[in-house]
Amino acid sequence: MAKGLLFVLSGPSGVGKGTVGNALREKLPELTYSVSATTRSPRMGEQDGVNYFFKSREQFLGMIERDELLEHAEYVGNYYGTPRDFVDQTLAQGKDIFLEIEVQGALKVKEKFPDGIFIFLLPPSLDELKDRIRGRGTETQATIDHRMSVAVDEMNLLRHYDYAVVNDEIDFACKRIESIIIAEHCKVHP
Ligand SMILES: Nc1nc2c(ncn2[C@@H]2O[C@H](COP(=O)(O)OP(=O)(O)O)[C@@H](O)[C@H]2O)c(=O)[nH]1
Ligand SMILES: Nc1ncnc2c1ncn2[C@@H]1O[C@H](COP(=O)(O)OP(=O)(O)O)[C@@H](O)[C@H]1O
Repeated sequence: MAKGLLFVLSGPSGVGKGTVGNALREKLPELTYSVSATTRSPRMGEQDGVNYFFKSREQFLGMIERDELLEHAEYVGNYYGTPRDFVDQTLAQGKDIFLEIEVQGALKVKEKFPDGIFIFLLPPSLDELKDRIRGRGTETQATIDHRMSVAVDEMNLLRHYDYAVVNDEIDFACKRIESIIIAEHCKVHP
């Protein structure tokens, strides 16, 4: 049986990864989405095991020690990581897996899965990015400033990605990502 393909979506905080990811889940229910572990507190409406596996710092460090994470990274004061077994099992079943993770983690995944397909979601502009983070209303001013400075550093790593998708309109961005998935399945593999 053919193995599934591994897709990674990254992009700065507030660019719309969550929004586009949710829209993709509706449009492409057959795609399997990795659920990350994090030490960040749940936001309003977030559910354990659905949006993230919410862990204490000790629990997270235990997962690292037991080598249960494919990659992990520290981002704006919290740990985030991708459970390894779920990714391996999904691919082994011939199904695609979709990871939404920040750039340091994405680069580590690239070392382990050089054939993965890496997609970077870009804001139409930096001003629009700041407005979106602010508009979401989940962050303090200090966290917004921190996330904006990380965003600029992250965008400098765009060259490591295979595709750049501008999130101007949610529907257009989804269409572009769907097109990438379709095209990757049509590729002639050696
Ligand atoms: N390396 C890594 N990054 C992750 C993982 N899960 C989520 N992230 C990233 O961590 C960053 C912060 O996520 P979050 O706190 O949910 O905020 P938001 O994505 O900006 O709404 C985002 O860039 C996520 O894509 C993971 O398993 N590994
Ligand atoms: N294409 C878009 N146009 C306008 N606003 C958007 C778009 N995509 C996302 N947003 C808004 O931007 C904010 C940040 O989106 P979110 O999905 O939480 O970003 P991320 O997961 O990348 O941090 C949210 O308030 C969301 O509604």
